[in-house]
Amino acid sequence: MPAEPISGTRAIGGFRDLLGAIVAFAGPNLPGTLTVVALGALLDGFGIVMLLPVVETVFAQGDGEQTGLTADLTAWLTVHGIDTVLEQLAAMGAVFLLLVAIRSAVLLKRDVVLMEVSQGFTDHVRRDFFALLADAQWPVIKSYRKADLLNQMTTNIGRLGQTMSILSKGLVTLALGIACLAAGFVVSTALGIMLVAFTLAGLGSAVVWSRRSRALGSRLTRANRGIMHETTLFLDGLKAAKAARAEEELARRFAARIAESREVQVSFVRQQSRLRNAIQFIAALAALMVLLLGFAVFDLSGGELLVMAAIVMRLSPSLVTTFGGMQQIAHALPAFSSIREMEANLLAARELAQDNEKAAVSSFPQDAPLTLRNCQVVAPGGAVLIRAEAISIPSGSLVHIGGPSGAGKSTLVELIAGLQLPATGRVMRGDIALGESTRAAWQRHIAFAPQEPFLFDGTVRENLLWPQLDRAARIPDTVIRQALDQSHAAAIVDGLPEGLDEPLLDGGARLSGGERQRLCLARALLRPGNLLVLDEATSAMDPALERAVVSSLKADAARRTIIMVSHSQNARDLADIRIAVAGGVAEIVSFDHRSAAG
Ligand SMILES: Nc1ncnc2c1ncn2[C@@H]1O[C@H](COP(=O)(O)OP(=O)(O)OP(=O)(O)O)[C@@H](O)[C@H]1O
Repeated sequence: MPAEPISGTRAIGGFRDLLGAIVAFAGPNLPGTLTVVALGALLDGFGIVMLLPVVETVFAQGDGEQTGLTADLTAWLTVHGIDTVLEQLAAMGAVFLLLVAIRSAVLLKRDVVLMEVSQGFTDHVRRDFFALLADAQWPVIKSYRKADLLNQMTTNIGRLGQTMSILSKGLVTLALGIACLAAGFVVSTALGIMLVAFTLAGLGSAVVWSRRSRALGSRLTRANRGIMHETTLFLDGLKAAKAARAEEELARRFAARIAESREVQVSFVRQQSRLRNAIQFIAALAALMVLLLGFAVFDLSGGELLVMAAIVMRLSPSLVTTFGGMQQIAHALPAFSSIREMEANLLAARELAQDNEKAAVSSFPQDAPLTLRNCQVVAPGGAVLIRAEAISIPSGSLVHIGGPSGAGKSTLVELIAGLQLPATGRVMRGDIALGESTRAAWQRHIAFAPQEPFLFDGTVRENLLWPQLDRAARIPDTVIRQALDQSHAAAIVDGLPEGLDEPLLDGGARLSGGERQRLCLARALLRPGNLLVLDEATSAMDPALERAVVSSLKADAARRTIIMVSHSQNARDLADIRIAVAGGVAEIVSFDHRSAAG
């Protein structure tokens, strides 16, 4: 796959966006964090400069020269009675030890503070992303591939976490590099300027390489998305593949995606290694030039030359780390950009929270009929998914929605359940119309059970009372039992050693599809609303059981309206009202009072 050309402006824009987000997150903690990083670097630089008087004092014994700094220091020590070389070295050693102790304390603080910012920022992005996804309108969530969402929530956020730790390390080594350069200036201004020039040369090559790293990062983002997609396909298709003896084919597709990602990773490592070699070459050249020029042109003392060599040796790895970190950040930026892009879409699709929501809840009509007038649901791309001209459902009815696959039945019940909003026309309960401002209240008065049962790793009781945790304590077991009886799930719970307190491991994976559906139906019956919407929520039950379940729901019809999508004859036979959906058009085809009476 050819590398995607990345403009420098886009690469810098992405980095600026990341820095802006970090600064906004760190806020008031930022000056403190930067201060502690700078202090750590300053102590390092000071430690290197301290080498100068130590070395020159040792050399002074053999008629070595002393520069201004050493001469001033030894003069000050002599005035204070520390006049032998041994005493002076001991005094300098004591200061050095003190410096090491202070430096250790500062570095500890620095590492903790940086970890808090970098880990905190990653968690903050993760939380924001999850919250935005939860707040987005259902049609928008539905328009994403599951694998793309998983890729953002796991791989891309993981890459952001790595970026943050590289950025923290980069900040530390950058500060250390600046401290080394400053120390170079203390020893010799001319050589300090030379070191800056060599650093800028290294920086130039790092910037050029960063663009390539970003292009590779974009390829990796695409490759990871492919891996995630193949992973979900692999897991979803494993049973079908085993039955068809097509495991190898499934594994082959997966292996092809992995190979693509590995190739990108290898290219990146190769490039990182080339950059490291280039920087090391520039550093070696710098060391040689500094020493030769220092000796021949600037006439530096032996001590000064030694300290300059120490500076170059300390500077060079910190530049290698900083510039290497730049590549890794450029490589990971596409992951961050991808998260930001999806976040922007989700933000645009956020449901509006209305101030009048509470008022709408208290006045919501419980027994009013449900009517749909000239409604259309339109997909994000503009296609009309369902039309309903005139549907009116009196309270307390059992309604069956039938029709061929792909006709629009699920879309119709998603509309009734408030998961979709009408693009045109009106959906009403009494005089309340479904819209942005009434959606939350509308949904609070509806119980919805989809075809795929959702159970989590909690006790049966926690699963049944989800998500009304605030009300949970007030729902007595007798009421829970009634719901279980009605959904024919009581026997399932009675068969568990701890009954309602039995933990459902692995989201109830050990229960059969029909058992899980019955528990989810019981949960829907415990919801406060009196409109129950079932979207093929009995599809995994055998016909006799399904008939028994629908009959017991119907016996309780005075308490709630039940709208059920089903392909089964049982539900059709027992319904009071039948709605047929065909080619995206929904209409009532019969009111069956005989069935209602029976
Ligand atoms: N976001 C979308 N963009 C375009 N088409 C969509 C979108 N969402 C759903 N559709 C299409 O709308 C049609 C109706 O889908 P829906 O799930 O409502 O059908 P259904 O009658 O419930 O089918 P089934 O019985 O197979 O579950 C399908 O052809 C589906 O592909």
